[in-house]
Amino acid sequence: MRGEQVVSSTNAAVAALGHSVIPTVNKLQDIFAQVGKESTIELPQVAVIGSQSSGKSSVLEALVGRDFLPRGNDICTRRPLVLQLVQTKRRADGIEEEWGEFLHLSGKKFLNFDEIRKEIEAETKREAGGNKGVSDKQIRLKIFSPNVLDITLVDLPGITKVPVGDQPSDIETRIRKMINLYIKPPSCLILAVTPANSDLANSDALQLAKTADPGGSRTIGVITKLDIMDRGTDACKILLGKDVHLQLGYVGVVNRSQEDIQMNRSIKDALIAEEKFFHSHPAYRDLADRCGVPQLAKKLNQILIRHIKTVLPVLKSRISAELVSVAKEHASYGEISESKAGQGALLLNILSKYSEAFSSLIEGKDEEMSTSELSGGARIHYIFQNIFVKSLEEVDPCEGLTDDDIHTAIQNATGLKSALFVPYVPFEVLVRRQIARLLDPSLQCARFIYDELVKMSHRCMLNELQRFPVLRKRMDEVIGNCLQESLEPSETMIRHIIEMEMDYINTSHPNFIGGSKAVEVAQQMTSRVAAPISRQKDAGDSKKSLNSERTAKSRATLAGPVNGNLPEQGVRHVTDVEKTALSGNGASATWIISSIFGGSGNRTSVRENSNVEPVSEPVQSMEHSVSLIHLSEPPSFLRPSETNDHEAIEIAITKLLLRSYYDIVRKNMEDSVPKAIMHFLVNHMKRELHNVFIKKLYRENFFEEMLQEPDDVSLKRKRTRERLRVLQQAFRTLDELPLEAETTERGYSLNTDPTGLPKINGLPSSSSYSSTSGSSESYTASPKNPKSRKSSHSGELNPDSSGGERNSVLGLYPTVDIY
Ligand SMILES: Nc1nc2c(ncn2[C@@H]2O[C@H](COP(=O)(O)OP(=O)(O)OP(=O)(O)O)[C@@H](O)[C@H]2O)c(=O)[nH]1
Repeated sequence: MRGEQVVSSTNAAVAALGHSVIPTVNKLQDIFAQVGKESTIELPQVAVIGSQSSGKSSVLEALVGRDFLPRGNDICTRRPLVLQLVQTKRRADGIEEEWGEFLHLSGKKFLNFDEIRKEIEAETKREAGGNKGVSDKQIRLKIFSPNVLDITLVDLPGITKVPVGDQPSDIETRIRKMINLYIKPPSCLILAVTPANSDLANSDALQLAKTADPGGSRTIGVITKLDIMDRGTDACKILLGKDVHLQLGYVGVVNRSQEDIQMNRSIKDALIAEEKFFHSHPAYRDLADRCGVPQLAKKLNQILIRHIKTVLPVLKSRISAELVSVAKEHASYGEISESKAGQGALLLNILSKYSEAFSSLIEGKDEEMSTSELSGGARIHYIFQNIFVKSLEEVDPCEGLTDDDIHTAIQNATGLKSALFVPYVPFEVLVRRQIARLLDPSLQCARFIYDELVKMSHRCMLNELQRFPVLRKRMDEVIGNCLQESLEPSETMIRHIIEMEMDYINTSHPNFIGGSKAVEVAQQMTSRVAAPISRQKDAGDSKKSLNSERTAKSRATLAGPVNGNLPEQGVRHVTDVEKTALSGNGASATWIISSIFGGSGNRTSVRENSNVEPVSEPVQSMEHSVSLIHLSEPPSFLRPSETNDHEAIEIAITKLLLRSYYDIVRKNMEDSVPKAIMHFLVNHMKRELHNVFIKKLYRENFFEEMLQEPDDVSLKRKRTRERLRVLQQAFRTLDELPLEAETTERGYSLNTDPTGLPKINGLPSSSSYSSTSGSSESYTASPKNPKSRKSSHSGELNPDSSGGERNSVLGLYPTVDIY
């Protein structure tokens, strides 16, 4: 294997296509391999075109540096040969194994390159026959070597004009079509081969290339057979582009002649001979940068470098995006500590962060606040205002109480006596009963908030705590208990509030309608019922009462928000007159209710107020109603007899009082229940959660148990950490690559090719016979890799030194692994 199969000559090595690019591509391939298998740098395909026997296969072989293609005057390329070079990893033992594999003989390794040539010949015959026939069916050959680029080269049949052997009459058209198919894609680099001993103006290769690449941005002119030109002629004009201009210029080469092949001259020797030829030829001495296979390789390498440079930004942004997401994922797994102190700090940190996050969620400072739905504190507010308060507003205070029920209650409270005044007792009993109804929704409200807090506690640090299931469970238990313990006092408080309301019916409340006002309104109501009868009699009075009602109404609208009466829509089943009454000035009415209920404080005796008009009428009515009672056989189930006018007023008054007082209590509840819940439950949790956590969970002997991670989390952390490292490394490497490429260009831009192409340093063979461009200055080492200067020189000076082969080509990249 070693020796024969390893390219050991400097010239052969430096001439090989892509050698200067290999280190860069190697780095990139390493990055790809680590970052993701799906990524790869696709290098452009190189196709060799030209007329028959122009020297295409010879050029290709010289570029690859291996002797494996059928060549000769009688042997021609009759099927497209797609040659895929595949870079293999260098073996640890230093042996460089190279082999070929055909697609049509998959799995068979050809270690001997003579065998490869024979198989190409045999396979050509199998498909295209033995008599000059041409086929467009590809032969696909892969060459595996650690010294090659992953690049595809295509050797195409030469253009012939006159059909011979089994060739069809339209052979020229067919071959042209076939060639065009390969060179048409813009990613294909064209090596247009023309022998120096033919007329360039009639070059088939240049003609075809011009059609496929009119701009000439991917065509390199290759002039072969400079050694067999007519004596006294040279190709200087061609090489300088004076005959036919080509943007990328021309390179003149001297391949092995038929005689050389017959004498088994190796590529290595051929390259030495070529070098000698150009060195000794007076016409070509000054054109060293356009003479020789190494120069051709250099031009190609330069194009490949440019290609890679265009790929780099995309690659970089892809890696940087991945870097961000992997870093985020890695952070989500957090760190873990082995020491007690470290574990304690971590636990403390988690507990503090959790408590903060919980508070933030309630206060609406959550960073990951949703924009699609209400969350956290906003939900609590919604429950208070849109569910609790709204439900209370919709409750009818007299719901479930018919006029008959009230009438019965009044009669029951009057007992043996006939009612002289509107009794206080039924009002109190009824109002208490209605206040008691507020307990359930208030407790339910507290439950809702409790449920919300439970939900919030589950949402907090969901991702961060995923890796500590034991801790999560223990925290949930602690929060659950803490919430339960906070719910109890808030429920107790709500019960107390209701009990307080029920225990003392404050008829002196400034917002309470009061008895006299209630009587007045009740009278208005009854007079309205009687109005149709008296309308004709007293049109003026009715007009007056209407006016006063209107005035009262307008007063209600204004007074509403000031004295805190019910909003219009909140009160159901309330008549206009009742509304007028409810909006009336409670203070002015208080003395009347006091007189009726015989209350304390600013209450005055009935007698004292007996001359007050509004009271006298109901009293007269009551007296009148007493005279209507007459005894009869009592049935077993007694309901009061039909209500008379006086009783109707009593019922109306009771209802008015009920509504008025109930509204006061409702307002109190709407205000104090949320306050109780906030104080005893929500804010208590906010204040105490951290302390409770510390008390219950921060115990040294629990650290290990609570910070236990599931196996997959530690595995994932390990994997993401490794991936993060690789990506960071890849990013750094990529960051350095453009600089290296720039250095490359800067290096050769000092020494610009007359064709306009910058000259690439590091291909030393030309320097050995050039006086203008081959100075040692051109071996500019990358400033980042000062060692490479040495290695590039050593590569040149010690061609056979081990490891020098990769370095010697460009001299810009160190061969040692960057990682
Ligand atoms: N003296 C000399 N002979 C050359 C040179 N290049 C090629 N030849 C010879 O020319 C003949 C044809 O070379 P090939 O490389 O087979 O040419 P080709 O273009 O691949 O031929 P087809 O595939 O048949 O089109 C061979 O005998 C080579 O030895 C050269 O630069 N100098």
